[in-house]
Amino acid sequence: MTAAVTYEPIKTCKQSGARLGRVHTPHGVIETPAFMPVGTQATVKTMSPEELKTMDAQIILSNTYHLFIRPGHEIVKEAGGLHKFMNWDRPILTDSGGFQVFSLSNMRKITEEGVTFKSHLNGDKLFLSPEKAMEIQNALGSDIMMAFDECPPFPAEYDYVKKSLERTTRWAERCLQSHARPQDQGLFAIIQGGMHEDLRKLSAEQLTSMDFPGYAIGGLSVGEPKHLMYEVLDYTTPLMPANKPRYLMGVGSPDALIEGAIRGIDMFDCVLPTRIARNGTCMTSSGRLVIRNAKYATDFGPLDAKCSCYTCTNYSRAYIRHLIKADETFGIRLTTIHNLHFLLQLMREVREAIKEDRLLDFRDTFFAAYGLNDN
Ligand SMILES: O=c1[nH]cnc2c(CCNCC3CCCCC3)c3[nH]c(NCc4cccs4)nc3cc12
Ligand SMILES: [Zn+2]
Repeated sequence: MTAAVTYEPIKTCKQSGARLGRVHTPHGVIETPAFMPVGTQATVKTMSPEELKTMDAQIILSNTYHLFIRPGHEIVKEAGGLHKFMNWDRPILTDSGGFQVFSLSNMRKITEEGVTFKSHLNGDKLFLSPEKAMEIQNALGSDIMMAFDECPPFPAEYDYVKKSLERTTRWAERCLQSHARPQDQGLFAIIQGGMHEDLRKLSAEQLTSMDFPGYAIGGLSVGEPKHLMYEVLDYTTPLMPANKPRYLMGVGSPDALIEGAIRGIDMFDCVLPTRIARNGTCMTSSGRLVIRNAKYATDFGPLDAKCSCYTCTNYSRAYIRHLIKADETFGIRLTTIHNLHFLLQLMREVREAIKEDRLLDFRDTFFAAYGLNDN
């Protein structure tokens, strides 16, 4: 049976553990390493699909938890699925909804069966389980679905992390069992194990023995120091099959994208570029720029002189600052266009550097200019 999602290795970087690849899906190919813009409620906030294509977003993410709560996955199914509903004909990845339950609704109860929680919208009592998460993602029709997992908090007791990863493995098995369309939708498992090398190994072994089309690394970017995240990646990515995509969940600051690519990560997602754009913070080649700062009131240059995006080509810092201060939606559109373009462009340069075996040099040059004041 042909798998819905396959990974084609292109090249490994001679300088590092980085690699070039292609992820083939029913809605097209993703050149990796790739950053995936987040479209929580079936839209990458303020962006049209045409604008996302112009900046060459190859795949977008959408959120099972939010779409389950509103408008409901049955409505999206009736619309013909998420691609049709949001007019996006390229690949879509949906998460299982589990992480949102753990991070959004505090009134929740976790059992072997699943998680009961209250809707953050209206307090309704809701239930998510591996089977329910698969039913919802099946209705949404995403190209890549994520298994239902538990992301342990940081820090967490060793025993808690061990019990949690073993339940995540049992939940992954239940996701596989209830996978209705393996030839149309890929299903990625999520490796847990906290910050413990032996537990990461245990989780990776348990999940890779079940042969998923792709694997994610979960449980990171949850408040641990960056060096600890990199340490976990150092010993976890080598445990993952080389012929399958590796997705590092929730990681997206520029330095973390580069460090993750160096350690063999292929796919990244992060709400950062779109979220900080909404309060006017912009990523530039010399670090973060807070446009509300008074010093930009008469600065008629672009956000970033080195950027070729629509925003930097046509508008000044002074104008964007004015729009953000005036709470004009167009201001948020301009900062979002720039931030998304910045990260997508960064990944294009990372792929170029891997092609030419100079990713470590690229990192040093980028960090020197970026001033490393990003968080
Ligand atoms: O173990 C995990 N299991 C499942 N999901 C995780 C996520 C969510 C990744 N983004 C999903 C997207 C799906 C489509 C819509 C938007 C989200 C994480 N995000 C972070 N850090 C960033 C964080 C963001 C917020 C708090 S921490 N660590 C994560 C760890 C896990
Ligand atoms: Zn720009």
